[in-house]
Amino acid sequence: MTTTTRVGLSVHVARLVHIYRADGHDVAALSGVDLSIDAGSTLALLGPSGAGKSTLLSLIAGLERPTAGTITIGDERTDQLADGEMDRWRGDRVALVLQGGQRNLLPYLSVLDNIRMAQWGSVTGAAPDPDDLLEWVGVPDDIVHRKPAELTEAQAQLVALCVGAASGPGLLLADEPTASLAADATHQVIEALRRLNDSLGTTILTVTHDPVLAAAMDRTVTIRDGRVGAQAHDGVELAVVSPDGALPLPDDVLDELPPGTLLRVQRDDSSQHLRLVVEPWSGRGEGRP
Ligand SMILES: Nc1ncnc2c1ncn2[C@@H]1O[C@H](COP(=O)(O)OP(=O)(O)OP(=O)(O)O)[C@@H](O)[C@H]1O
Repeated sequence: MTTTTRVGLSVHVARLVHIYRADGHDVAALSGVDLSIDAGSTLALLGPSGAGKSTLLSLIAGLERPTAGTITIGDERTDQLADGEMDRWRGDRVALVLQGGQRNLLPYLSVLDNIRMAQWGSVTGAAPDPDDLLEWVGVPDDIVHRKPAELTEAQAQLVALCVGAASGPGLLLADEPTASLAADATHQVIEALRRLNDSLGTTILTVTHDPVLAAAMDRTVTIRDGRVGAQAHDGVELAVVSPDGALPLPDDVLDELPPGTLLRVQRDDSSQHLRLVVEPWSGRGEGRP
């Protein structure tokens, strides 16, 4: 069965702050994140453990509400929606695939019935035919009547992607979709995400530590200490100037210039594009004309 052309949802996040209040103290998980994702594109969020990636995913999914800042998905300011309104709006427009395939599946339903259940009550009319979904994601025919407990970890992850994409969402969020999978299964998941992106036009945002998955996305954004630390477009690493004018240094440079290092930053206007010359300042008299 052929499907109608669908349009992915864009995501714009501005000056997003999130503070968890736990055990009498505050944890600033995000401290001013700006991020834009084009409709229909794919992006991987990278960064060390505790950097704030899952928090950002939860805020975009509407599972947590931001302490400050704005979230716009498509043309909806979702941070302004009340909880009930957010649930209704998200409906079948935004899907979240949790880490670990099995966590996304109802254990007493077959693979096929899990997909049908996820399509039940779909209001946007964008739900694809389950047979198409299974084919795009590469789920073999002989497992569609099995229960989740009878699936391998890799099969459960593929079925979880089918369930996530079952309503034809404009935005698919996937938390560590290749975590603890072998190389073959990782490639199957990447291919499944690519086919879903192509076939449904769905915007895809993944959180990952997996460089193979990251390289397969259109763009990567690295979160560090609750801020956007770097981006990569077509394999080119880029630093991002933060709203307060700070410029995070790439990891390999940071190794040689530890926090607290004094730097001279000078303009070089000799070429067509502005260049900055950055050099450590190490002594008296340096830098004076
Ligand atoms: N429910 C919570 N209550 C209190 N603090 C939290 C909560 N969830 C996360 N944090 C803290 O917020 C910060 C960001 O956590 P988050 O899980 O978003 O990071 P992450 O980049 O996804 O890490 P990982 O890669 O390990 O999943 C961390 O300091 C974490 O301890």
